[in-house]
Amino acid sequence: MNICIIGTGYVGLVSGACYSDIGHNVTCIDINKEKIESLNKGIVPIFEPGLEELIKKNVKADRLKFSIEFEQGIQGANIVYLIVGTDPLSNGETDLTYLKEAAKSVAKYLTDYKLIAIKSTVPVGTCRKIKKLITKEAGHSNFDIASNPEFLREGSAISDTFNMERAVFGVETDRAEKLLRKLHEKFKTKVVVTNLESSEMIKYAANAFLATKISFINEIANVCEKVGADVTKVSEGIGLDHRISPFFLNAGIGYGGSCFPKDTSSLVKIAEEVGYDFKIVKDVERVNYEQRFKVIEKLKEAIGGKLKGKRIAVLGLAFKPNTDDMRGAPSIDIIYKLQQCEANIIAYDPIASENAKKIIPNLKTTNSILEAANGAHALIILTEWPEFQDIDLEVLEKIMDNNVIIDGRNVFSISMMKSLDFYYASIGRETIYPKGKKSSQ
Ligand SMILES: NC(=O)C1=CN([C@@H]2O[C@H](COP(=O)(O)OP(=O)(O)OC[C@H]3O[C@@H](n4cnc5c(N)ncnc54)[C@H](O)[C@@H]3O)[C@@H](O)[C@H]2O)C=CC1
Ligand SMILES: O=C(O)[C@H]1O[C@H](OP(=O)(O)OP(=O)(O)OC[C@H]2O[C@@H](n3ccc(=O)[nH]c3=O)[C@H](O)[C@@H]2O)[C@H](O)[C@@H](O)[C@@H]1O
Repeated sequence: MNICIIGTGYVGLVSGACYSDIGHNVTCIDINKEKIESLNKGIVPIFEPGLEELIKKNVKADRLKFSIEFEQGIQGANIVYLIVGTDPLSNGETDLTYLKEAAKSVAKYLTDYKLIAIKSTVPVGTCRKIKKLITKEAGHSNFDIASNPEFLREGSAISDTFNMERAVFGVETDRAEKLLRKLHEKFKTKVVVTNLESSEMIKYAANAFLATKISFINEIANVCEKVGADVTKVSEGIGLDHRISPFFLNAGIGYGGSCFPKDTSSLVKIAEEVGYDFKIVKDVERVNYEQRFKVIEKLKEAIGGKLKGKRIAVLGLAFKPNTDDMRGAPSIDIIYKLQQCEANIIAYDPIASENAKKIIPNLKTTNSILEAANGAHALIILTEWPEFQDIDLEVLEKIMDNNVIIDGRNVFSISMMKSLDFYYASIGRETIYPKGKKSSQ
C-alpha cells in the first residue's frame, strides 16, 4: 500500500520506518525543513534503539522517503496519517493547531478517495471535528476518517510496533476498516474495531490507567517506608496476580515524558467539559508531582539539611532509559529545586545531556559517572539507565567526598548495599546507614 505520514516526529518516524519495513511504500512529510534535510542525508534526529538502521535499510530499498512536499506524499497514497504534536495549552486543554494545519494541507490535495487516519493522541470528538474541517476545505467528502491511536513507548518503540499487542481502529465505514486491516496484516495483532469516540477514549484510558498504577505503587512505597515494608517485594507479591500484572509497578520518582503528564491532564479536561470531575486522575497527577521531590527530602536528611555549596552528582536526566527525550522529565523540577538550594550540581546522562542543557539553564554535565561522582557529597539517581547497575560502588566509595546515594529508581538491591559502606536511601525501602552509624543518625 502507499502510505503518507504527515508529521515526522517520534511516532511518525517510527511508524513510517516500520510500515515500510513490512513492505508498504511510505512518504514521511514534515514542515520542519531541517529535519527532512537531515533525514535525507541519513541523519536521524532522535535517539531510538534500532531506528537508524531500519530507516537506512528501507530508504535503500526505496520504500521510505522524506519530503516537505505535501502534494508528493498525498497524491497516490491509500492512507494519509496525521501524526503531529498535540501538546497541552496552559489551561490543560489540547492544542489542536498543528493537527488543524496538517488537516488543511491534506484537504488541499484531496483529489480522489483516501482514508485519513489520526494517530496523534486527541481529545474525544476531535476526529469528527477534523472530518468537518477537511470536508469544508476540500469542498467534498470523498474520504473516510479514522482514529488509530498509538501505544508505542519511547526507548522500545520499534519492537513495540512490530509486536503490538493490539491495534485500535475507530472507523465509520467498512472501507476504512478494510484499509487499516490490510495495512496492519503483517503485524498479526489483535484488532479492536469501534467508533471514533471509543477509539479516542481508549488511548486516554490506557495512559491514565498506567499512570494510575505508577502513582498507586508510589503511594504504597511511601507507606512501606514508614511501616518497615519493602515496595519491591510488595510489587513482586501483587504483580504475580495476573489481574494486577507485574508491569508499571516500579516505585520511584514518578512518571514523566511527553505523554502521561499531558494525557492525564487532557482527560481531566475532557471530563470537565462534560461536567464530570475525574477525581482519581487528578489525584494521580498530584501524587506524581509530589513524588519527584522525595529525593530532595531524602538528600537533605542524609546530609544534614543544607545543600548550599554541596557538590551533588546527578545520574540520569532523561525521563526514562534508552531515550534522549527530556520532555516532562522529573529531573527538570528536581534540578531546579537543587539549584534554588544553591547546590553545586554535576550531572551525567549517557545521551540526554545536550537536550537537558537546552531546558535547564546553567546545568553542568560530564561525560562519565566517575567524573560526576568525584568529590561529590552525594549522588542521586533519577533514571535507571542499565549502565548505572554496573557502577563499581567500591570505586565510588573511594572517590566521593561523602558516601551518600539517594536512589530515585531503586537501581541497587538492598542486600548489596548492606555489604558496602554507604548511606543509601531509595524509594519505599529501608534506609541503609554507613557502618558504625545507627539509624536515624
Ligand atoms: N512520543 C510518543 O512516545 C508517543 C506520542 N503519541 C502521540 O503522537 C503524536 C505525535 O507525537 P510525537 O511524535 O512525539 O511528536 P513530535 O513533536 O516528536 O513530532 C511531531 C512532528 O509533527 C511536525 N508537524 C507539526 N505540524 C505539522 C504540519 N502542519 N504538517 C506536517 N508536519 C507537522 C513537527 O514538525 C514534528 O516533527 C502526539 O499526539 C502524541 O501524543 C502517541 C504515542 C506515543
Ligand atoms: O502515549 C504515549 O506517548 C506513550 O506513553 C507511554 O510511553 P512512554 O511515555 O514512552 O514511556 P513509559 O515506559 O510508559 O514510561 C513513562 C514514565 O513512567 C515511568 N515509569 C514507568 C513504569 C513504572 O513502573 N514506573 C515508572 O515510574 C517512567 O520512568 C517514565 O518516566 C506509554 O507506556 C505508551 O503505551 C504510550 O504510547
